[in-house]
Amino acid sequence: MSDRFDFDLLTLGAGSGGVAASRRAAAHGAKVGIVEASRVGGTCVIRGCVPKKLLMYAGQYGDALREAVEYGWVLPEGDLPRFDMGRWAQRKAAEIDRLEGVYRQLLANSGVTLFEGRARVLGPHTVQVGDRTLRARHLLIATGAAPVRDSVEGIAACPTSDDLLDLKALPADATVLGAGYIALEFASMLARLGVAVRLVYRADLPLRGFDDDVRRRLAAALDQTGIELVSGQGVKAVRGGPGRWEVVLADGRRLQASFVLNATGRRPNTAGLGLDTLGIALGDNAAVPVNEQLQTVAEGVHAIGDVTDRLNLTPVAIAQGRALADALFGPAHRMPDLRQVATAVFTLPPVGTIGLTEDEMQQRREPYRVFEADFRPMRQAFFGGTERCYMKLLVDDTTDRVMGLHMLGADAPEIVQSLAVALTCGATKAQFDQTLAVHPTAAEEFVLMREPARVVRSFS
Ligand SMILES: Cc1cc2nc3c(=O)[nH]c(=O)nc-3n(C[C@H](O)[C@H](O)[C@H](O)COP(=O)(O)OP(=O)(O)OC[C@H]3O[C@@H](n4cnc5c(N)ncnc54)[C@H](O)[C@@H]3O)c2cc1C
Ligand SMILES: NC(=O)c1ccc[n+]([C@@H]2O[C@H](COP(=O)([O-])OP(=O)(O)OC[C@H]3O[C@@H](n4cnc5c(N)ncnc54)[C@H](O)[C@@H]3O)[C@@H](O)[C@H]2O)c1
Repeated sequence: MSDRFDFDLLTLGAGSGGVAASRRAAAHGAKVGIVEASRVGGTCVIRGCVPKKLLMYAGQYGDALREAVEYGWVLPEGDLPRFDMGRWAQRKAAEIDRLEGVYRQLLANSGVTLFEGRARVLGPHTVQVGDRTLRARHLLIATGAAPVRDSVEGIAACPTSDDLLDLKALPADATVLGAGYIALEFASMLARLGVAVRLVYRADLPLRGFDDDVRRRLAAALDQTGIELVSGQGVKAVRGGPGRWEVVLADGRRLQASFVLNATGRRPNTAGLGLDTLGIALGDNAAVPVNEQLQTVAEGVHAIGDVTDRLNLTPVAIAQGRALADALFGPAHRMPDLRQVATAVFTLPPVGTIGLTEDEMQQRREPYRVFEADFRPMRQAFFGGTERCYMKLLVDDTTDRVMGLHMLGADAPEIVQSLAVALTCGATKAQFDQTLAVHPTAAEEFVLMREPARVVRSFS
């Protein structure tokens, strides 16, 4: 490193991607600094994946208690125990503190220097944090994203997932706006925790971009758990304030709610970052445009993760961060392939998916076979439960390669994670058929589907 620079690499944002990139760069011998405006760990650890999943676990205990009775457990007389959000919040805060400590330690052990404060780019190689000016050969923009607050008139005042995860008590009812990952996961969890939930969305089905057969069944499953689905409805405005909200729908209807969750999307944290001083013009949704090597138009400036608004998932940000550090300071690197990334939606029941949807298979205009299983799992059947499990494989009819794998049902994220290895290796349907089942499991259905539900040779 020349004396002109304080660091070889200065990372803006200590979230999933920024921490991974910084630690890997330091392991390659680079002198690395990282700037964090809020808490170390970023969205995933502090206000995303981790606390979200901890709340989902809380929701599952309600089901477990109800099912336990059916399975022969004798619970104390009277009502089932109730959920106390305050107690969960206390434990959650302690766990997030612990994890933040782990992240800080990881940075320190790697020799990465942490600067606490908001970073602002002043020009090439130069960043201001508080009253310090830092100079680095390479800058890495990893500032993530935050909830959109201007999607609907009046929505800026509404709570977002950040606020919900910090509640000390649950509302009696909640109206959730949106039908993406966050809307569905939180609608689902709140409903299981005893909140009367209404989900308002513009399309006919929730979860745009996922396979339609999964979307249809997910809508039915949410309806079955008592969530009121208000589909095909835009939102004109939100009025009111804490405890007393009014949602004005596009058709003029007015819905009253004691809590409204703004789950209408997220936007990259680029406002006021000073990227204009580097000649970087922001793209759609204020994202930082990058090429396949994660380079911006500015020399020596890269960007990874949610701030690029491509595939906004933690493992993607981490893989990009590590690959980039390898490219800049290491002997070898391979940029992650984003064409086939497994993902899960932690609804109850959850969704797991990898590869193409049937709509995308249609767009390829190549013949394909569809294999499906739709059944009531053993665990539900035992007590007459209604929750179902749906699995779908999309197979290229010419090459026999499995192009898409979709599941809605208990443990879908865990099952799809394992099968993602097979799809990443280019597995064929014949190889699925050769695989012996683990019995009795739900996952075994994926290797037991013999007859296609349909063979598709015409395309709409
Ligand atoms: C509620 C919720 C649940 C989610 N669940 C999942 C899940 O289950 N699985 C999954 O894969 N993904 C999930 N995600 C998405 C996942 O959290 C993100 O994709 C991931 O955190 C992106 O990492 P990142 O490093 O790009 O950004 P972030 O983790 O957001 O980190 C960016 C960091 O930059 C900091 N920062 C911003 N501006 C500045 C500045 N000017 N100066 C200094 N620091 C700055 C921020 O404070 C933040 O700490 C979830 C997201 C949310 C909101
Ligand atoms: N399990 C996971 O991996 C997980 C969980 C949460 C978030 N995430 C990541 O975070 C990203 C952001 O999640 P998200 O749910 O905030 O965004 P999203 O883009 O997935 O969903 C936003 C929703 O809001 C709706 N919407 C947008 N503008 C609107 C308007 N003006 N009026 C009414 N509805 C409107 C959209 O139609 C969509 O249904 C996800 O795309 C995902 O990459 C991942």
